[in-house]
Amino acid sequence: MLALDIRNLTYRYTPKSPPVLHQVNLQVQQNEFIALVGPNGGGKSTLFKLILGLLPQQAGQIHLYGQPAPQNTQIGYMPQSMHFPRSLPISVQEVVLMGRLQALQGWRAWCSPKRWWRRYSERDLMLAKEVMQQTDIAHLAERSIQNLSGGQLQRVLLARALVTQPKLLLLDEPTASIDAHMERELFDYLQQINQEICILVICHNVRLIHDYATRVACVNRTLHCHENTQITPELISHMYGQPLDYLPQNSA
Ligand SMILES: Nc1ncnc2c1ncn2[C@@H]1O[C@H](COP(=O)(O)OP(=O)(O)OP(=O)(O)O)[C@@H](O)[C@H]1O
Repeated sequence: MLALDIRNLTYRYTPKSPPVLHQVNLQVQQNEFIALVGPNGGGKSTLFKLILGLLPQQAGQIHLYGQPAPQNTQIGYMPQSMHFPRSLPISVQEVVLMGRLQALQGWRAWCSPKRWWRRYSERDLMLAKEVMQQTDIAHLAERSIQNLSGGQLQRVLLARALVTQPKLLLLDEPTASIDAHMERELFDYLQQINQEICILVICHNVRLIHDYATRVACVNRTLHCHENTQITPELISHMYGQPLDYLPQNSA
């Protein structure tokens, strides 16, 4: 069974505006590690929001593990950290536990702040502890998220996505505010969990994509998928409309 099956997906934000996504098709197997690339405004985040059920589907279909999205809650989502309201006076553990709400109620429910406050079960607490250990933030559990570095916050958001026990993990520019060494560490970890979790990651770092992704989906209103070996500087330049200066040495 496909992890993700998108057929003829078209989306426009207003009835009279041109489609942001047009006739998008994507079939993803469970063991894949797919990088989404494309220019700003190409529609990558919109595609994630449609998969998560945060935007209503207008035309086309999205199936997750054979079920129409968004009924399936087995998706972990790591948003861009700059969009996370880090001024909230809450601890790392509380942020990670929020992922349990998503696991139980879906992402739409999670987005309603009044749902954030509930009693967590023993199992919720145990799962949060486990993922905080795996992502190396257990020592930060009681710390306020207001006092974290960019890299620490990234790991908290990753832990929050993983505590849902996802079969599919969506990451929106997870390397945006971390250094090159931490980027590699994060992608090594993603590669490790990819044995059990299907991964879709929005990323502009061509070297990382080259080294870790199994396929590359170029999103610019339409979507074209390429095997990793087909990615060349010319293709990337064509997609972005300009050359990128961090191409892998051996992709020329
Ligand atoms: N809520 C919204 N209302 C109207 N238009 C929107 C909305 N959100 C996004 N758009 C528009 O939809 C298009 C696609 O945006 P989207 O954020 O999906 O692109 P992206 O590929 O993720 O871009 P980036 O790389 O800059 O994050 C853009 O033209 C954007 O201005």
